[in-house]
Amino acid sequence: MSPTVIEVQHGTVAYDGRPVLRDVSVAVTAGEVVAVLGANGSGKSTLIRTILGLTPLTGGAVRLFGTPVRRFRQWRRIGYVPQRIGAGSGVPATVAEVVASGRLARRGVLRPARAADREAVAAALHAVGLTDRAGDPVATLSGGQQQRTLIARALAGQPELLVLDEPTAGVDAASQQAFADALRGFVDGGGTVLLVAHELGPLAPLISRAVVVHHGEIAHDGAVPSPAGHHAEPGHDHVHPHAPSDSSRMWSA
Ligand SMILES: Nc1ncnc2c1ncn2[C@@H]1O[C@H](COP(=O)(O)OP(=O)(O)OP(=O)(O)O)[C@@H](O)[C@H]1O
Repeated sequence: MSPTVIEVQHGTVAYDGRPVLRDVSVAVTAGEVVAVLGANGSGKSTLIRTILGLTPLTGGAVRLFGTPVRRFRQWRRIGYVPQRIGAGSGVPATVAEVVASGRLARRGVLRPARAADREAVAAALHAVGLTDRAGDPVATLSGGQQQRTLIARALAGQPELLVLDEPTAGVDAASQQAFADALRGFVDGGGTVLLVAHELGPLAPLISRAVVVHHGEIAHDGAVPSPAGHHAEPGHDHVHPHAPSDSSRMWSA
């Protein structure tokens, strides 16, 4: 059996006494690609942040690679791409510089880049289809290309687990496909993925399991549910950054 990469047992999180995750239990084993689905505000990002130890548990336990998250220190094994902060963040760095920053945890800030670092950066840029934009300032890229830059940054660190919060929300179709291709390469190399999504689009064939969060609880854990309502229409593939407030309208769990 594959080793367990992520394990949440009876996880509870509250903000200011208000429960946002209630008794959540979920596990991800090596090689899986798990999608976390659900409406805005259902608790998806909180679940991701809790798994990474960024938001404290008020009850229950989280283990990463078998270690309780508060004692986990092997962060280079994990690549994390947070929810998009949006275009125009004003960062003057080039695409290649941003991607190279994903190597820092491996080589240390003060050590010069070695061939292995340069190769990892080049491979990550290639994986997301941005090789020809390597020297361009990130600010000159489209939102989807900026998102791909952040994904390349995570890939450059050669993690075992990739955690992505809405990697394709509001991203153009070409970038969605480039991202799906990059993810397939990562998974074929033995990687494990946990990603938050509103709609799966080109990612759908990659997903091995779906976890639907509804009002802070796991409403479904298993096969990818078929989109409900108008989302079931053939050819429906556009992205909804703002989902309906009731996740049951989106995903028939
Ligand atoms: N730092 C915080 N302090 C207080 N409340 C918060 C905080 N972060 C999130 N919340 C609240 O917790 C609930 C769950 O938020 P969360 O971001 O986890 O949902 P989500 O499913 O990821 O939504 P979205 O799709 O909009 O990102 C929401 O009601 C949100 O307002």
